[in-house]
Amino acid sequence: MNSITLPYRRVVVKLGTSVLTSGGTSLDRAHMVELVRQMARLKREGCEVILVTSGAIAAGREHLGHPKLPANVASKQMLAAVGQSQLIQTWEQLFNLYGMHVGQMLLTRADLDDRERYLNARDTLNALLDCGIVPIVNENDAVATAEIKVGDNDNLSALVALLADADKLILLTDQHGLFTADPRSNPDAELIKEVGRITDDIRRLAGGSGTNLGTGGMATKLQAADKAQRAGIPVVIAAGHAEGIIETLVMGGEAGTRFTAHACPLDARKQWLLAAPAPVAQLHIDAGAVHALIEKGSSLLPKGIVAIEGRFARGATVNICGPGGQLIGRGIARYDEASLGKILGCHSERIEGQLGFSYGTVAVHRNDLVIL
Ligand SMILES: Nc1ncnc2c1ncn2[C@@H]1O[C@H](COP(=O)(O)OP(=O)(O)O)[C@@H](O)[C@H]1O
Ligand SMILES: N[C@@H](CCC(=O)OP(=O)(O)O)C(=O)O
Repeated sequence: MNSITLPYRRVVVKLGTSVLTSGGTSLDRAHMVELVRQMARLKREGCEVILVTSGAIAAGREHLGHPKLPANVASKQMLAAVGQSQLIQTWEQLFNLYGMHVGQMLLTRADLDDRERYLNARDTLNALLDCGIVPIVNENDAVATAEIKVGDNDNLSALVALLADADKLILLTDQHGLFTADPRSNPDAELIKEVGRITDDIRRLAGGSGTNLGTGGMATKLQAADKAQRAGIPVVIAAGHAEGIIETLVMGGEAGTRFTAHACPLDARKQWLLAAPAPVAQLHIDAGAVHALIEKGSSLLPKGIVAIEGRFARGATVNICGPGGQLIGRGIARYDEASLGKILGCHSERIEGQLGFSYGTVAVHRNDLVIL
């Protein structure tokens, strides 16, 4: 095989349960070998591949002989605990066929939420790649409760793409991409080839999973695409069973639905803010503050805040909402909720008098603020 120059040097490939089971009830190992063959070839050509794999729950069901279980979280966690070891063993055996090693990273939202843990996870990912090992990521379903979960591997793969500073995110599923409606129930639906910004009109096209195997359907894939685009990472949603699909996409060929990267990507700190979990606390701001934040790129001052919802410490991530309750952005609070409560609507020069101390005149600095 002749050596080729690839347009992408580091890609995240997310394989949904629908791809790994080929729509059935057990892992389709024959197809997994083919996917590994493609990734191994790209690796030889100099492209680093990070794999985000679903399929633990499906593998657990298969390994235990499809037991009848109550449909609750405990059953899913038990299946994931059994299935994850089967899944990673399978990947390891298949990559070993090509002389490659894999390293397992099981993440939860909490690992990405805290900046220090986020940086640790990034170091591990980079260390694996530096050693030529393929990082294989899944959510740590066996221990993750709803509160600390990312919840679906589409969003997880976008967070991993941000973490790895990847230059492409490939979401492979059982459809050829985003259609004008769910093709399972709308045979006339048409494939959308390219999406710039993901608008509400685009979001309305995306339904949930058409099967009981997948989590989130197209809706979570669009959330993932949105996160990655904002970080300057192009995304493709394509069919995992299309011939040579990973090779085609990494070599710059066209397939599926392309989501172009935004022209002015966020810096690393703002990318982390975007990747951080939805905060529990909200700052409600007035129309003047909305204008200052969006139009002028200003910091948020206490005088623009009209109400605070939820409790938070200094340094916590908070949502910023406009007068109608609409989400405007997300930022890091310079004051805890109790102190900020005392200086709501307060002019900058009165802060110290009001509190007896001051962490400065801004509630959320523009460097710690991402507009959504
Ligand atoms: N507009 C749409 N275009 C394509 N697929 C859609 C759309 N809306 C909903 N879907 C559904 O999303 C499913 C893929 O998501 P999901 O079942 O979660 O798969 P995966 O396991 O690959 O993540 C498709 O099988 C399809 O039924
Ligand atoms: N973490 C779960 C998969 C969650 C998920 O998002 O599934 P999918 O929609 O098939 O990508 C598992 O390994 O079974």
